Amino acid sequence: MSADLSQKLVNLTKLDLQYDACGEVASGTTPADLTLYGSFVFVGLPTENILPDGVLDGKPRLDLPLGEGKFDMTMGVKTARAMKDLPKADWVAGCTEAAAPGKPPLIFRQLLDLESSTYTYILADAYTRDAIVIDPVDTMAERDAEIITEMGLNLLFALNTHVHADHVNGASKLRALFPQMRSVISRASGAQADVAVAPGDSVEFAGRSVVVRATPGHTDGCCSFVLDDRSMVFTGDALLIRGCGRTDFQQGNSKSLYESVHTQLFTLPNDTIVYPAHDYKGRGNSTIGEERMFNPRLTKDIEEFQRIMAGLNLAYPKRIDAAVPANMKCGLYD
Ligand SMILES: N[C@@H](CCC(=O)N[C@@H](CSS)C(=O)NCC(=O)O)C(=O)O
Repeated sequence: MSADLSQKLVNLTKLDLQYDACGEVASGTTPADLTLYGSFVFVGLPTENILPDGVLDGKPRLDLPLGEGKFDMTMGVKTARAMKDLPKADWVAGCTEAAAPGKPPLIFRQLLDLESSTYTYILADAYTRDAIVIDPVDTMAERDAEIITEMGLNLLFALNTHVHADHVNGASKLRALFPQMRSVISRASGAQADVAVAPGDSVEFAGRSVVVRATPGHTDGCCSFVLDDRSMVFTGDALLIRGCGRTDFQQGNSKSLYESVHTQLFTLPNDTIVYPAHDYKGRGNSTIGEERMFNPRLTKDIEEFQRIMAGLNLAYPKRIDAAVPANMKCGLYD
């Protein structure tokens, strides 16, 4: 496939942009195989916009923020089959997040396991394709692997925010498919993994990284991962959307959870996006500012919080007896 449709526009002032895509596509390719993508860099503006997926023969309207400055565009066409063959330097496929100043753009995906309401996250350096996965689920490993392969990602690490009680983590299954991948969990968890991390450690994937913060309380080994530019935090079960992880097993401690959230998470910028390990009401993300304002548990004082947590009366997770022992061997069990 020849799909180099790159073009550059500089000093663009009219943002109601239309374009015609053209190029050669391998025979047998159907329109459903094709996705239009592109990246938009405003020189002099603190933003980058990425085209949403579109169709090849469409003329998508781009609603971009107006402003002064140069506008630099690259654009292309990919097929699921041929993406890996495209020259990486010329295109940025799959990006949904702005590049932090001085950092490569980020590929970011939030994936849901409907059975356990668990969110799994894939993050990658869009230029090198080096990638990490956060909180993979064993039963969803094939789905994750398909996305990783299609996107041409090089999976380096499977990070776990903690020893989960409701599902077995996907590290072993993913490692079988991506032998270079290494499992990661906090040293404080006491679990076995390829890499044990401590607060302040960074897990790097080419030009991007996440930094470990200790957020015990739901379990004593819980940690959160803060993206290098602090635009995102992966909070595991410490901070959920308008809630938090339960504290009634696995060395759970409500005082410790309250302190973790207030000292390690609520001190992040208000616009840091919160990506939890679960949501049971279909909400995908929140922000630190929202949770500081609206979280019905964590906005209370510590005594009230402890009373709330002691009175939750939740049923035990159905898979806890199998999940905890398996997750104590994070990625290392058969
Ligand atoms: N019904 C689920 C378990 C639901 C549950 O207990 N969720 C945990 C996180 S997974 S251990 C939790 O902390 N919930 C807090 C809350 O307020 O809901 C199952 O059977 O697996």
